[in-house]
Amino acid sequence: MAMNEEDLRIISMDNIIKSFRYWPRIIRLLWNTDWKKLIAIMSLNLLQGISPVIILILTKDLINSITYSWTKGFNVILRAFILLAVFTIISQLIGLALSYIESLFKVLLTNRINRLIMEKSVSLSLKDFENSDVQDALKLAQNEAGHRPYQIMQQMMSLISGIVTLISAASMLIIFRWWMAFILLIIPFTSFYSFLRIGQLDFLIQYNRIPKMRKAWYYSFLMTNDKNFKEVKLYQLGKYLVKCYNNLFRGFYKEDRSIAKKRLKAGIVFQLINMVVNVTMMLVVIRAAFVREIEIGTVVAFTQAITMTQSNSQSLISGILSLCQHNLFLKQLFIFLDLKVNKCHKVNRDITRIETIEFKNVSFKYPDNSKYALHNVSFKIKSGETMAIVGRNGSGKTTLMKLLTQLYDDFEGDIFINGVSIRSFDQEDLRNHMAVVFQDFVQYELSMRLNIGFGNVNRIYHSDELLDAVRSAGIDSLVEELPKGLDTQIGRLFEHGCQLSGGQWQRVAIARAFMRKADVYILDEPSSMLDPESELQVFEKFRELINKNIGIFISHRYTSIKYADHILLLDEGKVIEHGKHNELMKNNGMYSYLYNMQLAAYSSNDKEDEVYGMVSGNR
Ligand SMILES: Nc1ncnc2c1ncn2[C@@H]1O[C@H](COP(=O)(O)OP(=O)(O)OP(=O)(O)O)[C@@H](O)[C@H]1O
Repeated sequence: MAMNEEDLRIISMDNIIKSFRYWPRIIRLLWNTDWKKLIAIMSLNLLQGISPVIILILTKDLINSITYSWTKGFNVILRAFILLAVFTIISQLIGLALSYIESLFKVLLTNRINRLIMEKSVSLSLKDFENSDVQDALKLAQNEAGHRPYQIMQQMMSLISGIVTLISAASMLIIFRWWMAFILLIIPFTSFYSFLRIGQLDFLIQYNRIPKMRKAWYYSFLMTNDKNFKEVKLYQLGKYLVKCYNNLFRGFYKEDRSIAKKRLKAGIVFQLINMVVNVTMMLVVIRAAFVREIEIGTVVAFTQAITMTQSNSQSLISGILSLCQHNLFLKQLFIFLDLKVNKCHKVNRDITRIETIEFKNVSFKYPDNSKYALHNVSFKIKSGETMAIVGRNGSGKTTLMKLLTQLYDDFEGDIFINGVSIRSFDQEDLRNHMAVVFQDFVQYELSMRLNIGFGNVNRIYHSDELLDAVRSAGIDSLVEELPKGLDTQIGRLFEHGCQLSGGQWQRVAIARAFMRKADVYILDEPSSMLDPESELQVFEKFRELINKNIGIFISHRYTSIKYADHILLLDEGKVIEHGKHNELMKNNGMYSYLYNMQLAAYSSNDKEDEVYGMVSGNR
């Protein structure tokens, strides 16, 4: 696999060593998860580390006592046997207790990390969230969150118990032949570099794979999500999408196989070296027994000590290696958790009510987009007024609302709230005063209560307020018909869910906005899925609700906006016309052209006028 400079930098030795600097954080994370369980796990691991050598010594005593039973009597054998049996049982119990506590700890740890990731995700700005690098980091963090920190902990623990076993087993051998212990400890280090390299490569493959993995996830999402199902079925995209998914998977498999092969080859070489060393040392021990230097029980103890030292020093090395690899992955988790949350507000003024909104020469470019989505936009609106924003697709209408709601805050010019720059207010506080229905509103596959109550989470269980919002959105008869009223599950994803139509979902989203006692109500294409009658009701309610508040709506239906106090016509991010309907019609500009064109497109102009005359009460 060819590596570029960036790849080499990521997996350089220096970087791996640096990644150990996250250990204090990992330990803090483990400690904060459940320190009592952590201490218990550490203590049991230590005991587990010592127990093999104790068992070995007790076995040696038992065999030697059998050899000399004729001089010492059966009681000696019995005592040695009971000791061995009791300790074996204790060590088994230690193992069981350890796996019990570990299994609980693992669940707690995974949950803690997932929570951290979720909390971080929602704290990000929309700009960061839409960034594909951030999405990659998020995916990597999510992928690794479940198991890496726990593996690190397990690895650390088995290192502790491995070191204890190794020291005690090697000490037995040092007494016999010091050089045997030395060789056994040294040999695994010879494999260190090869396995480190393979581990680095493995990380690199996983790291570079993230964008493709997200794509694979997306293919599978397209095929398994109910919202896409109809279209996938209708256009018979299933086979094509499965093929795309498979192609990606085949690529992953090839890479994984090449790493597995490298590991296998290195494993065979080092296993052979180990076997030769092992056999040679066994011969030395057997020969010592043959010349009566050691007793038969000691032969058993030494041969086991050789195997133990060898396997422990080997697993010590592979433990260190996988720690390096886990570190590289975990670093990505911390990189995500450390992503800076953009907070440019220094002065946090309190806001009691939004009375006026003024855009002054506001221009804005999306990140990675050289073209201005908004250019020198200026307007002012005050309480009790409604403003309609119209314009072609992509003219910047939604972007305008994204700036007002501070989903993006790095715009040029300024937005004034009650005459004070929007940058002086806390974003959360400001949003508390606004209710928005975006074009791509969320369809929460939850109960009707939550779908509406999410507009004001503190009032979720105030059914009277929820029902008010339901009435305002004109879905009272729909809610009445639901089997459990407000507490009916809606959507198709979960059990007993009642599916709604597109327009009904939209009205639920509108009820959600009405649920909020806001000073500014923003509806982005509120009528896109509504039939004319529903649209009429919604607009009527909207105008009622606005009363002394500010109402902004974006629409493509010119006929439905003509009673707005301000009409803003945008084109390519610029305000090209601004005024009341009559004024704009008199101007004979783009607005009047578009209005007339749309009116002509309706099969019955009279009917249309009749319908919208009702909205204004001018019939
Ligand atoms: N998240 C984004 N990142 C980059 N560019 C974007 C993003 N969202 C919108 N744009 C671009 O900004 C411009 C304005 O988009 P916006 O969504 O504000 O248009 P709109 O007037 O609301 O359109 P529509 O009527 O289709 O809803 C478009 O050219 C669009 O491609």
